[in-house]
Amino acid sequence: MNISVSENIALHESVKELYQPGVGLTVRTILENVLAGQELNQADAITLFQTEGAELDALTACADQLRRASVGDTVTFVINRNINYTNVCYMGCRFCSFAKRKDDPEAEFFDLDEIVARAQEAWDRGATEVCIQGGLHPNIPGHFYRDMLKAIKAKLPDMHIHAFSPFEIWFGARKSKMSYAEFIQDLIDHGLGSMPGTAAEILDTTIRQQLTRDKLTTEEWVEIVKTAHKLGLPTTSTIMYGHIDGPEHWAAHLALLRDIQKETGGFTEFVPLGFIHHKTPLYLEHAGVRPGPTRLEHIRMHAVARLMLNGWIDNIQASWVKLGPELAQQMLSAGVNDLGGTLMNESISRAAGAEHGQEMHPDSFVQIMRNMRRQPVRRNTLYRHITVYDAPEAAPAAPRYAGAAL
Ligand SMILES: C[S@@+](CC[C@H](N)C(=O)[O-])C[C@H]1O[C@@H](n2cnc3c(N)ncnc32)[C@H](O)[C@@H]1O
Ligand SMILES: Nc1c(NC[C@H](O)[C@H](O)[C@H](O)CO)[nH]c(=O)[nH]c1=O
Ligand SMILES: N[C@@H](Cc1ccc(O)cc1)C(=O)O
Ligand code: SF4
Repeated sequence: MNISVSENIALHESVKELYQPGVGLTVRTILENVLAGQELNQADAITLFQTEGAELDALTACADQLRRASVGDTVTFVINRNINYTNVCYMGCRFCSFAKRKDDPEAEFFDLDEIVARAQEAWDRGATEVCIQGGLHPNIPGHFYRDMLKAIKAKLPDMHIHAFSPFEIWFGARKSKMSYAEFIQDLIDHGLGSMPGTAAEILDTTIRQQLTRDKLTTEEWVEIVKTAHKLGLPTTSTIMYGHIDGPEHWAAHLALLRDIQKETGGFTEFVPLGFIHHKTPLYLEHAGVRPGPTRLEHIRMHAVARLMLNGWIDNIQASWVKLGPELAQQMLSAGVNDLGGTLMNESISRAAGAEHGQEMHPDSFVQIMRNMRRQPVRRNTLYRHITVYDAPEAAPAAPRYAGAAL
């Protein structure tokens, strides 16, 4: 983002929360520097992850200001459907309650007809995207990933297929005895439109080893994502936070995503995914694991992400499945400009005990955005605007959610 000097001054002076009593010189200086166009470094991000009260208000006001300067007052969503084609998985990630063994009565595997029928139903309901992710089923042949794309595209050539996390790519490439580049290129040739940036969790070796014994390593995640970007395939980016992690991991994770983006430009958005703890082995069987992020941690994560990624990844998404609609709405005043997808089906968070339902109707998205006096826009997966709704009426200012008030 290029901000001219005069705009910098305007930006800076309008954030009056920076000069309230209770905002110490350290936090004020960090925020002033960011508003003046300086890159937020990891040490300062760690400081911001610890703010509360008036300092947290100043952080969210700064995130809100940067959001307005980079993407304006529109808030976007996408009409999509999740297709979790199998929950059979032997990786044993301790934070995951979605995965089942083959002989489990709840084990599921959708054949190609079922997958196409779900995509067709979604298309008939106005979806532009299917988001396809599943377990690493030991019996899946390497060509199954390509077969899913071919089957959907044969029936629905214009459906955007957002599919296969870097972990599924790692698995499919091994099964197919192909390099990551060969495997991804083959998927692109058969209609893959973009990849979810899940399986990122916390991009830190020590943390990953505690989450999953043989987790895809940080280096492998980075290599697969960069390979996709270099082949012209965009991906999203995520973090799963609020378990055994902390501010220093969050700051390093965001800095790594920013470095990748500087090299490839391939990330479309960043989505913080709060850990849903209720039914997970990680929480139930290990002492000292936190029950997901606190409300203030959610706010800080979205706000610091806006500051850290500013000018590089301009779309910061709040996940309503993880947060619920009220908290997702509050995130709109902490740097967020996107509320993700309608989803239609949701199994991963639900399996871990989340209770926010499986679908968000477009009218509900529009209502949430209007409540915050923001302009609702329906987008496609790659952020092209599809429907611009009527602007919210000029009315009393939107509620501001901030640290002290929560
Ligand atoms: C369930 S996996 C499906 C794709 C593939 N099996 C993989 O691991 O990449 C997708 C993502 O869901 C998220 N997830 C799983 N369990 C979760 C939980 N309890 N709370 C929050 N996010 C979770 C993780 O970020 C994970 O990478
Ligand atoms: N599918 C899930 C998402 N998806 C995020 C968006 O719906 C969309 O796929 C993305 O914005 C692409 O542009 N988010 C969740 O938290 N949980 C899901 O299951
Ligand atoms: N939000 C992710 C997809 C996702 C799917 C399931 C989850 O539990 C979390 C995230 C993306 O679109 O890139
Ligand atoms: S997160 Fe993915 S790889 Fe890990 S157990 Fe769950 S489904 Fe399997």
